[in-house]
Amino acid sequence: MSHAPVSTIAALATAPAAGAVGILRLSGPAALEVGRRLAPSVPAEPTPRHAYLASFVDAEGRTLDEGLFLYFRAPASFTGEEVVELQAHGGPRLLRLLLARVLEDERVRPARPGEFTRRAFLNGRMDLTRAEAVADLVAADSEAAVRAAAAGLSGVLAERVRALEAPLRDLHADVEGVLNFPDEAEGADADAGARVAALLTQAQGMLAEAARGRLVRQGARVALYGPVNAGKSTLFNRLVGEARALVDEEPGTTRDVLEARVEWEGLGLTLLDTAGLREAPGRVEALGIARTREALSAVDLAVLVLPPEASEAEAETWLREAGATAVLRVAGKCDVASEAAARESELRVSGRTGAGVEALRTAVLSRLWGSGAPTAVALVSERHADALRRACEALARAEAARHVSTLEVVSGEVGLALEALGEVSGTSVSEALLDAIFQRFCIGK
Ligand SMILES: Nc1nc2c(c(=O)[nH]1)N(C=O)[C@@H](CNc1ccc(C(=O)N[C@@H](CCC(=O)O)C(=O)O)cc1)CN2
Ligand SMILES: Nc1nc2c(ncn2[C@@H]2O[C@H](COP(=O)(O)OP(=O)(O)OP(=O)(O)O)[C@@H](O)[C@H]2O)c(=O)[nH]1
Ligand SMILES: [Mg+2]
Repeated sequence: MSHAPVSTIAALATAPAAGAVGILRLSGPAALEVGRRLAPSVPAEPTPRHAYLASFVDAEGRTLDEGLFLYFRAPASFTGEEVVELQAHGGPRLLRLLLARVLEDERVRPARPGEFTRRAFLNGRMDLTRAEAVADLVAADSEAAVRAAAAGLSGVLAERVRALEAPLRDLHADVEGVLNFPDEAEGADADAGARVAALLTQAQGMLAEAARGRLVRQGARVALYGPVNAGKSTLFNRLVGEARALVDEEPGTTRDVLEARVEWEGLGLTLLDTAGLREAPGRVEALGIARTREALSAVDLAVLVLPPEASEAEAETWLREAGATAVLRVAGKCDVASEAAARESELRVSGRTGAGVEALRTAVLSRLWGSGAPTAVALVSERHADALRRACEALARAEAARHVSTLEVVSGEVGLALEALGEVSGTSVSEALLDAIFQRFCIGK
């Protein structure tokens, strides 16, 4: 197999907008030479990680900017390759001039999305879960998401996958040994059934965290719903902290579904205010009601807001309206409701006065999250969950095969589980899968 020479890649590492500082990053064998063309005052053998103050010049030697030059000597860099950074003033046009200059060199080409991180992965600087955590960190839009991604970056998930992969690999080797060298390896498969069962439990435990991972990564979706005029929009505004939704005494005020993003206890949430439900509405309002039903089916939690006059029979009807979605029921307008009217243990809130709103926030969080802090989790992504699911299925088949099939079948299933797990860590991963993963990174990452 012949290898094309490794190209040197270049991209802006900072957002393409005006900022205090903008960074042009180069990675690959020609990084230092090409970088020094723009910064000729930097010595030919610069001290790694030393920040040189240098003039960045155009082809005629005229100064374009004065900035910092950083050199990372391979393999002690983010990518494991030679890396040079030009830290310039953050003018978008200036940065494009600098980028264009380094691209004039035929050894340099623009980096594809995620290519710096991809090289870090391919050069063994990090496993796949850590590479993905880099993208998670950039995309994180709540404190919980930041902390979970940071845990991933520090290798928490990688460690747990390794703790599953290593014993699975040992098991596979033992079973294969018995198959191939029945005399020498005799008995090495004696406890195979118990080992498969233990690994299956472990894998299922990780798989079970995928739902929480999604909740942290994307944030939860929570809809307020209920009869018209119950005070949903008033409560929505109170929860969001600003007058986002129109409020009026006219029943049927809200027509479209309104969304607002909030962060409670570090967890990101999208709150939805919906059109109140009632029989025989006007045409436009009926469209709104259809949207409410659609929204209700797609949220993590529905908060049913009931007006003080709602009967228990009506409440039952509204509860059914949410279908399979979990419902948290609250008694609204508690400032004008008589205490006796409310059911015991029912949350009583008033959007108008703010009474009970803190308790509602707490109740929503605990319904979504159960016990424990949202930060105490490594992000198991959909991709990881898919691979873990396949690993679990293979292990379950291996367990069943212990009793009814040959050892070959058991070994085959354990091998499949190993392969599926390898997709999580990156030990067995196809070019196509890597393409799919790094596609979602931004250019320059
Ligand atoms: N200016 C700048 N800031 C940045 C980055 C960058 O590339 N440039 N990063 C990029 O995303 C992140 C930092 N990540 C980095 C990770 C590893 C190494 C590195 O040089 N690793 C070597 C040496 C380790 C050591 O000395 O402890 C190694 O792993 O061998 C550098 C940056 C965030 N901040
Ligand atoms: N006393 C009292 N009145 C409230 C409270 N919340 C809302 N209201 C009043 O009830 C009426 C309806 O309020 P909205 O918030 O628009 O009710 P809604 O459930 O969004 O109504 P629709 O969008 O029509 O379904 C308005 O006149 C509000 O001022 C409350 O907590 N206490
Ligand atoms: Mg409303």
